[in-house]
Amino acid sequence: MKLKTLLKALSTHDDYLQNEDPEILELEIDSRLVTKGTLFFCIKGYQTDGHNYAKQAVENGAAAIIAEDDLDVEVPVVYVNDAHLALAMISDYFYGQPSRSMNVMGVTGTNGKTTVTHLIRSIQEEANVSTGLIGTMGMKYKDQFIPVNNTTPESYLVQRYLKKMKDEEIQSVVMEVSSHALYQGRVRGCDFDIGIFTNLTQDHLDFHKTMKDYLYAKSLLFSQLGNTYDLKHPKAAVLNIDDPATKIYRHMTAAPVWTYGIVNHADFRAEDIKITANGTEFRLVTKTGCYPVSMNLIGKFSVYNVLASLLACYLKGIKIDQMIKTIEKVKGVPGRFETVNAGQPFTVIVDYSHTADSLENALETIKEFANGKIITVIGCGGDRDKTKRPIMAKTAVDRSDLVILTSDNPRTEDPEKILEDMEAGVVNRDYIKELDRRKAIKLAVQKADKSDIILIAGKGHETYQIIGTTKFDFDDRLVAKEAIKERYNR
Ligand SMILES: CC(=O)N[C@H]1[C@@H](OP(=O)(O)OP(=O)(O)OC[C@H]2O[C@@H](n3ccc(=O)[nH]c3=O)[C@H](O)[C@@H]2O)O[C@H](CO)[C@@H](O)[C@@H]1O[C@H](C)C(=O)N[C@@H](C)C(=O)N[C@H](CCC(=O)O)C(=O)O
Ligand SMILES: Nc1ncnc2c1ncn2[C@@H]1O[C@H](COP(=O)(O)OP(=O)(O)OP(=O)(O)O)[C@@H](O)[C@H]1O
Ligand SMILES: N[C@H](CCC[C@H](N)C(=O)O)C(=O)O
Ligand SMILES: [Mg+2]
Repeated sequence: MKLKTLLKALSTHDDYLQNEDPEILELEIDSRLVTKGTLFFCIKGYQTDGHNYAKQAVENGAAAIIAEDDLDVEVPVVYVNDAHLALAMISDYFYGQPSRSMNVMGVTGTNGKTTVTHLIRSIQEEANVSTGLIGTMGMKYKDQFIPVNNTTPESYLVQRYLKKMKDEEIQSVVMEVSSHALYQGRVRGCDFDIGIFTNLTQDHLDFHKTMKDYLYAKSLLFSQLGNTYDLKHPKAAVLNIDDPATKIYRHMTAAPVWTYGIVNHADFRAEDIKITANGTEFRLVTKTGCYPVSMNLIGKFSVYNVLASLLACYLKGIKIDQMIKTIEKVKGVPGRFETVNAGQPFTVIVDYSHTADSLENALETIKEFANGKIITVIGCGGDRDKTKRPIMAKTAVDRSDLVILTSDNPRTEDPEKILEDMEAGVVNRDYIKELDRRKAIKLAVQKADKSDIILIAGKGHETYQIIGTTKFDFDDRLVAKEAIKERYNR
């Protein structure tokens, strides 16, 4: 596509380009990945400034550059006020506005996004709606898997893969939309049909600074559903009625609001919830009837995730009976309340709870069916919200018989310091401290008696541990299995 044609996506003048109008073959924000004919965007980041790499981009073949600041390079430069916004709008246009011709669902909230996106994909695929997935565990469609660095990738990657999915005749895409992504405009230009809200509890205050800012960032998904109601392309907001933020989000959108919940009256409501170690039963109550549901997923929080998924798919025309059949078959999402079985006489659960709220939910769920001690292994990630650390440690100690505080992904922080931040929440309380996560898991396994439950929290599906800037192989599930084998000399 010609540069001048692409610029139609922006309300900018192209007079100063005079006769220069190169053909643009690809879009990129990383100079190291630029190839011949690329349009390179200079993004001012949190670590460095993309303008510093404009020359390298040109050396690598960039045909033109989008920049905010003056540049002295030998290819045409288009100056804009906000290169990030330009990236989102141009990407949408360059890749043929794929989101407009697919059913795109966005899921936001502190916890449950990955789970809800996976559940929706299962329900839709079972109903023969080919569905693509974008989120923490990568991008997936048909038999394709593309790893990601971010839960919600940068806008040009979102649009690039939406187009690939559309070309492969994917009908629907369900995407996790993180608050970082909303704030940074990674999904601007994305035409969502349904916006889903799971819940809002404390996380990411390193980035958003206040809960109010965090709440506001998430609201952008709902304001993005449109300012006027579009009869040809009806949209909907699917909100958790039991979360206080819903009171605000319902006013942020012109789209019809549908609600789900357990406590308050809702369009999709769960009653009579029974939780066991093997699954959960409840009654789904809707305007059209009551439906018994018996599923493998465990916990009240899982009921919320299922309600959100059922309601979103119901709005896309899938029959409730059919959806329930799928939900009853779903085994769960890797690393979310995943049990590790190596023949041991106690239970080991690996869960991705990395916030105080998710940890509380996991432990309260375990308490519902625990017959023995609850042993929790927990750490907090480095280069992330420091204020959640003491709260997470307290949450664990308050709800467990034994807690082993350990490292998560320390990243560039000193692991000892991260543990000190956690310990501030559990002064004068009993716990064990073991910096080495492998040793901490082994210790938990050694200390467990028959019928006890070990919760290994924080890293779920992750198959690595980031120490400094290096990613080492590490999988809580494999380490737990090793430890069990070692204990029983197998
Ligand atoms: C804080 C944050 O959001 N950072 C994101 C941001 O990186 P950054 O601003 O640090 O980038 P930078 O290193 O300063 O580089 C600036 C520019 O220079 C360019 N550059 C840099 C070096 C070079 O040699 N050449 C070059 O062109 C870079 O490509 C970039 O365009 O832009 C990058 C590219 O899009 C992201 O990958 C990166 O996410 C990092 C990995 C990250 O950790 N993000 C987390 C906080 C995050 O976004 N998490 C949410 C999930 C949260 C949740 O819900 O739990 C997510 O959606 O993933
Ligand atoms: N609806 C929910 N409410 C509270 N906690 C939940 C809910 N769903 C899942 N959890 C907890 O949060 C953990 C993470 O779940 P999930 O990966 O689905 O969330 P996420 O929002 O995708 O997280 P991330 O922000 O890391 O992408 C789970 O392991 C579980 O402990
Ligand atoms: N999406 C979350 C994941 C946290 C997972 C935890 N293991 C950690 O590393 O802190 C984040 O980037 O904050
Ligand atoms: Mg996720």
